[in-house]
Amino acid sequence: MNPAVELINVCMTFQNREILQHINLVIPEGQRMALTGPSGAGKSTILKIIAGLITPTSGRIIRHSRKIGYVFQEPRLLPWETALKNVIFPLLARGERQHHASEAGRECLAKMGLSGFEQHYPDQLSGGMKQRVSIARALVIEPDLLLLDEPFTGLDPNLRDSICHHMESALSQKTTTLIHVTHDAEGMIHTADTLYTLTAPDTLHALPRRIPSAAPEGVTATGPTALPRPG
Ligand SMILES: Nc1ncnc2c1ncn2[C@@H]1O[C@H](COP(=O)(O)OP(=O)(O)OP(=O)(O)O)[C@@H](O)[C@H]1O
Repeated sequence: MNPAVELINVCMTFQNREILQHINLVIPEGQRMALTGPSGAGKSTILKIIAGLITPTSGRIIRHSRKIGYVFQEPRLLPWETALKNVIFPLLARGERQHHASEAGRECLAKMGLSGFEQHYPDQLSGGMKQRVSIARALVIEPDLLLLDEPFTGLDPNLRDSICHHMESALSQKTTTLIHVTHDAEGMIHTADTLYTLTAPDTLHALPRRIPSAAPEGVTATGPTALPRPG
């Protein structure tokens, strides 16, 4: 299978603290990967490096995906724009026509249970609603690569399951590679193929549900371990 993302010997140091050391990882196209680990282990840092938001101190990152959707831990919406305008922002930035963008944006908001809230501003929405707007914004571009940084924190379990369901149906129409950072393996999107645990610098362990033919260099495959499948 073609790789979606390759991390080659990636190291990250913040203020003389080594957060990531020599991470080697190939994420195949279409793989659903969950990334867990304690607070401060460097999970968000890996996502930001993959998205190109920060540059590693050393090493290389090769992105084969062109359209990257990112759901941050906190919603990060533009406060002066409506929910709909926040969602369609990445489409307009790509040159999509207003009419088509609005149609796609409304559809995505509806899938997130937010029909009727298109013209609301972020400060008129609850925390969970804002997070759903940010998920819609990531999905509206029909990403090749979707990066989720604990997007369900603070959402009640029923809402989380409903959003997972809508996300699954949105993703099932194409081969999207998914990297989902989560503290809660049970709360992750149901179909993770592989679980990676980042425990401390240079210790990225893979607990694969499907054993890869060869574990990527620098990654310890200690599976197979069946992950709980919610529902
Ligand atoms: N821009 C930065 N400048 C300095 N230190 C940083 C920066 N970004 C992250 N760090 C530090 O790097 C470490 C890893 O942060 P990161 O956010 O990647 O952890 P995490 O595993 O995602 O944690 P959490 O589960 O709490 O979100 C932390 O100690 C954090 O303080």
